Amino acid sequence: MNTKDKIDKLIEDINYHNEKYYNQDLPEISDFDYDNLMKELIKLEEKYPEFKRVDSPTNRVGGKPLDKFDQIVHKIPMLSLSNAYSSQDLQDFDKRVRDMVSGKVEYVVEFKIDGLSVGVTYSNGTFEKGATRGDGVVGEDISKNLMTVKSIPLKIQDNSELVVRGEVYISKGNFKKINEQQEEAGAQLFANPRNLAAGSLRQLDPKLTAKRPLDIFVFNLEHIDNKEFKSHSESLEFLKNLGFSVSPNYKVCNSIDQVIGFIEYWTENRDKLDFEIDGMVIKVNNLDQREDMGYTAKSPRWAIAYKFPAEKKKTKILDIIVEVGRTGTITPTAILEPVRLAGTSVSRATLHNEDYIKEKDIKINDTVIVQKAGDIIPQVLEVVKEERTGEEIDFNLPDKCPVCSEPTVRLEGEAAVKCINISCPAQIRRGIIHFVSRDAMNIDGLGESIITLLLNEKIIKDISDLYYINKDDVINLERMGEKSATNLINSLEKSKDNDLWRLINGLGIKFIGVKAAKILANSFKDLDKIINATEPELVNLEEFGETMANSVVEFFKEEKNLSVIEKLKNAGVNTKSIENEDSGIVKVFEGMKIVLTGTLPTLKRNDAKEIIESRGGKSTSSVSKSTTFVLAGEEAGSKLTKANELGVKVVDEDEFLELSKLSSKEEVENKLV
Ligand SMILES: NC(=O)c1ccc[n+]([C@@H]2O[C@H](COP(=O)([O-])OP(=O)(O)OC[C@H]3O[C@@H](n4cnc5c(N)ncnc54)[C@H](O)[C@@H]3O)[C@@H](O)[C@H]2O)c1
Ligand SMILES: [Zn+2]
Repeated sequence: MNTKDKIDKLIEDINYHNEKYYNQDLPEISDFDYDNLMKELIKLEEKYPEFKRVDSPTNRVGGKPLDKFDQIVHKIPMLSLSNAYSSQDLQDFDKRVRDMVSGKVEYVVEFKIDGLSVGVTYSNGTFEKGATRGDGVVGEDISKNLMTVKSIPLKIQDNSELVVRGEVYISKGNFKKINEQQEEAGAQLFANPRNLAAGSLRQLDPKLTAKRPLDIFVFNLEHIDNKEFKSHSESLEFLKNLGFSVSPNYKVCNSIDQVIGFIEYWTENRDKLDFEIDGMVIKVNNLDQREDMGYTAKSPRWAIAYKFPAEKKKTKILDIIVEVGRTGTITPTAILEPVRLAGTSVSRATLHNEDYIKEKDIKINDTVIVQKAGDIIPQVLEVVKEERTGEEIDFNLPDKCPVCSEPTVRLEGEAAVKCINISCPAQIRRGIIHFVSRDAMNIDGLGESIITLLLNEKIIKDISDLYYINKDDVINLERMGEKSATNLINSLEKSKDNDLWRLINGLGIKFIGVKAAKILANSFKDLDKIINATEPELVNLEEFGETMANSVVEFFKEEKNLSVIEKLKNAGVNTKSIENEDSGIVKVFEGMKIVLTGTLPTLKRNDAKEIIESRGGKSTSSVSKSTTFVLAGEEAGSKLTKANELGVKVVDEDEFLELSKLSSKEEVENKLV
């Protein structure tokens, strides 16, 4: 291939991956591989300037803003950063800076947060709008979505017009939690926090965004109309004082060696942070010096992003083990000869599922390349086939559950092999916790630790045993005592009269949550009828698909599951729909005091009151410390002021409706913090 063709091919490939990454939030290659394509292109363009194309991605920022959003022209262009990969690159950067500016040079070193870049505009102390970076000049209007991000203040104590830039991200902890929920719902897992954050923020429906625990770190004051700052670090402190969540742990350094030392520290210690960083950003601190240096078409000359080195290593698969997850999914895991990756010792890698192992042709004793790139869990990237010795052993997923020995199944359209035995000990604990939870049988006094004790003491083996517990059995348990034991027995007794949907939800049938449980209960009215329902009957239900229908049928085919249900019935647990009961509205505002003020955009006062009361809340008239939250509309007067003074949470109509649709009080409480 000649040079020009090579350049064309690289540009074509990079454009393809840009589209996948920026517009679809579904990258196909790792950032490391992408950066290598980019590096190769830059090298060729530098060597052969005559072949450099004006439309080269090396001249451009990000991707095109999508039509599905309104567009916003940025007041200050949102640029990218040039990259450094070694301390030599940083020394070179330092030299360029010193050649261009006079006087002492200070650098600020910050985390390079791996999320989605946004610009947020305030005027008169109020959030005005927010946008994605887009192509750097024009971004997507995601104001409504950004307003659901709790760490973005809607009000600030400064009336300047100001624009801040930051990175919206999802913490590692929340990322893990969401993927667990995805697993539970049988949905696809997110590859890394960045994709999840970007995908969540670029939803057309802000309600979907609101469901995701997004956060922001602000890292730059892009514009302010009536203040002057001397340095970047000064402006960061100013933003911090206004209540912005400013990127933490940044450091002002006096020399490039100090910068390098700081970067080395975080290269080793970044796994201790609860958010992903893919590098460190080095910025000239003095704002006058910045102005002297200026910008290229794509990035400021006064800053550079140091990218952490590739985290790929060669190692050996010593064994492949299988584990039964909380929902019965049987996952194969490779046990590795330990290697150091991204500052941690790695001795395991997920092999995902059967197909993954087949596709990559992975065998026990294989030498493999493992990678930890953006993805939290290390992955086996490929087998080094040249290093096979003949000692490799084929691996197949077991056809019996390694814990309970019941046959495993692979449901249609799913990659995972599962144990669907409701009495499998690996799943029982989790199943019981779900059974007693507020949205299921709502049994008080059965926390996780008590459940573990009951299981360990062999007082219960499955959910039905709960209803055969004697007071004498539990009274002597650790931390129990007479009173708690009585309460527990009473709340178990009370739960026998629950409406049918609670029981159905409590059974923990895959894909069947509160909503589907209510549909089943309302349509069939009787658990026996649901047990005997056929797949076509179920598919016909509103909002039911084949996967859900199939899952219900499979569940009630299981002999074990039927015997658990029989035991529940014999204990007197209600299995019929209770007509006229609370119509399935969950008391998400139970015990809350809610104050209404101002004119709401669409709801009448009485409608709002009705929504509050039907969900167990109390609509009160004056704001005090004990007010749970204030629902404020237009022209909300003194009550709003009072709420702000007392630090009582204020929500608008959209947020209120969102809260009222949540499926538990707990979720509402979480939203309100
Ligand atoms: N895997 C793929 O297919 C694929 C495709 C396209 C891009 N990418 C990735 O995206 C990168 C290019 O994207 P880019 O143009 O956004 O550049 P970048 O991610 O390398 O750096 C610029 C971005 O860093 C962010 N940032 C985080 N913390 C910051 C801080 N403290 N200060 C300043 N900025 C901070 C900003 O949002 C800014 O937009 C590539 O290097 C690659 O890693 C991957
Ligand atoms: Zn099992």
